[in-house]
Amino acid sequence: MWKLVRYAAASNIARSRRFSAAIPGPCIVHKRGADILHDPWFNKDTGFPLTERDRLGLRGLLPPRVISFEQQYDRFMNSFRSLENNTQGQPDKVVSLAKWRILNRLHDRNETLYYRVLIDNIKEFAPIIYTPTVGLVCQNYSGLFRRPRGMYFSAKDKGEMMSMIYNWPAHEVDMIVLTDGSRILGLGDLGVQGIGIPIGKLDVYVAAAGINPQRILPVMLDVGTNNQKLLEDCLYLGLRQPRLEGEEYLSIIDEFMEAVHARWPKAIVQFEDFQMKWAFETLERYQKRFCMFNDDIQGTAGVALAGLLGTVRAQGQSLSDFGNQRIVVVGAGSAGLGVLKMAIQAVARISGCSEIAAKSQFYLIDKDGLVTTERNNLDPAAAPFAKNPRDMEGLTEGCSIIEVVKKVKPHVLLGLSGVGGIFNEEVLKAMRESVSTKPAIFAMSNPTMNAECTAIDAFKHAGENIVFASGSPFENVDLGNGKVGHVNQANNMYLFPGIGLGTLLSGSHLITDGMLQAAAECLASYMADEDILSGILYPSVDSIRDVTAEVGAAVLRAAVEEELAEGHGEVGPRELSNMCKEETVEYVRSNMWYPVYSPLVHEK
Ligand SMILES: NC(=O)C1=CN([C@@H]2O[C@H](COP(=O)(O)OP(=O)(O)OC[C@H]3O[C@@H](n4cnc5c(N)ncnc54)[C@H](O)[C@@H]3O)[C@@H](O)[C@H]2O)C=CC1
Ligand SMILES: CC(=O)C(=O)O
Ligand SMILES: [Mg+2]
Repeated sequence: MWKLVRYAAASNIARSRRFSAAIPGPCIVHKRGADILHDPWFNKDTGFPLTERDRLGLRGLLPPRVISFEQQYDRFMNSFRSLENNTQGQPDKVVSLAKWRILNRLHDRNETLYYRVLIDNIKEFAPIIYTPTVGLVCQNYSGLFRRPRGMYFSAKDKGEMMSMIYNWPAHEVDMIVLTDGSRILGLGDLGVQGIGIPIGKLDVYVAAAGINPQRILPVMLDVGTNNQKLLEDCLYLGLRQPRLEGEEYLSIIDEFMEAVHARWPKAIVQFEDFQMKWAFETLERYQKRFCMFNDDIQGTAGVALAGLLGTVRAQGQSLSDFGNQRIVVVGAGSAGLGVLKMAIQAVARISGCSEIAAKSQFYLIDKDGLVTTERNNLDPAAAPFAKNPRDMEGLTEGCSIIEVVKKVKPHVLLGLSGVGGIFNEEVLKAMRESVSTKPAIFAMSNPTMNAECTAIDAFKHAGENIVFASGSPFENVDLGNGKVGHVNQANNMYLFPGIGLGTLLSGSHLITDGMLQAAAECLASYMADEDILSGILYPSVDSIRDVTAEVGAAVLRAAVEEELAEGHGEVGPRELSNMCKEETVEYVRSNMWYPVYSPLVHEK
């Protein structure tokens, strides 16, 4: 019981902390002098108090005046606002990269201040450190490169990874985001430049889940690239060879996973932006052996399911009506198929029907049109969702999006194709004939340029009564007469931080379908009916820590129910299972790292 009191107290501190926070505990540092100023984890810039300057050999290495954390914060935000003013009228790309640079410079210099401005301004800064700007950063990575971040394992490191993993300076790692750069957002194969994605995702982990930034590790597995332009670019920083395939490829991933597991057996590995064949294959290969999940397949599925269930509520129906919704999914890749699988399971669960029966309401379209069992060389991953000729109601193999939408008149049109603009005017106008008076359009592909349609076009062509969601942020749409078309951001960022934190605190060695389902259900029930009825399906990004506390608790409780929770730190499995729902949420919240300057104590 004393432990319950302890974490409840910790959470009260968390709530009352801002600039006038309770005095944080000391932090041991093994360096002195300029080495501290050059270490972004310990550096406080002009914020070192005079006593600390004396203790740490910093006297004379800084201008004499001590600037408080609040002043440093304001100074940074003022610089950021000046940059906004000074870049007005310049192309979006230039402005976005300038904003990313100023944040990145702070990240490189002073992590405490960086994460504080990120957490406090997450809605404004998420589009810079995450989608859409992170896509631009990856595309321009070789030119933007100043210093490395994370670890790089290449095909040339075969046989060395077990020792290389010990080159990482931190003793503990909780969360790893791993990519091979083969499908970066909707931008395709960006090779080693894809490292920007694990970096961005882990920044979201710190901001949304309070994962300690000293315990995160972005990883690039460079197995070559098939992007000819990059191979010919003399500044390209990755291996200049075609991607490894087959067993050669898998042996690299295997070696990496074994190395990670050997050094940090409890670290969670999030697979991110792998091309579809490897996304599915690696999930299948590792999910029962390692604590891992695939965010594009599983995180996206949960967020989409929450949005689909929200749509049913927004239409004024009860959840049992989910089974009657006609849903067209455009994109049969890792994301689209993950969504279909989870949504069909949910229909079967909610309606009490078989999964085979549940499938009849779903239509899958890929680059070759409607996917049916009549297709030659039907992709085995898409086969379970292919339409059977007897259920096709006049549709044929390969029908186009417009043909399917006109015939099916779906309640929901959901895009995960990576192709910008394919929900064109004709398709959107056809959605006016939907059987629902409040149809939903989910243009979930990233970054913004790859969204299946813009928010403005969706409301303009499909009608003002639609529910709209996109993967990257768009502004709400002014519909005139004081009316606003609400834009939801249907992005896996609402789930992956909670999946990671909940799993970490549970101490589970696996991430199960049950834990992922609990995460999705938690997000689905997060919004109040009042908001849902006005088309708001997801909470504001501003409340991402609250969302993550709830999602994390749901994941943790699912792990407890499945008897997988082994506990974390001093809190063991029995204490976890004794917590009620509210206590679990508080426990998760109280374990979120929050950036404050700690007094530094030197130890040799
Ligand atoms: N909002 C979110 O949280 C997430 C969004 N995404 C986005 O989803 C997109 C797809 O990701 P993955 O499924 O991993 O990619 P993928 O490459 O595995 O699959 C793309 C699919 O789209 C289909 N496609 C391509 N052109 C098409 C066309 N003209 N018409 C219809 N279908 C077409 C392909 O046949 C393929 O089935 C990316 O843009 C990614 O950024 C992915 C994960 C999460
Ligand atoms: C959001 C995300 O994971 C993607 O677009 O791939
Ligand atoms: Mg992704």
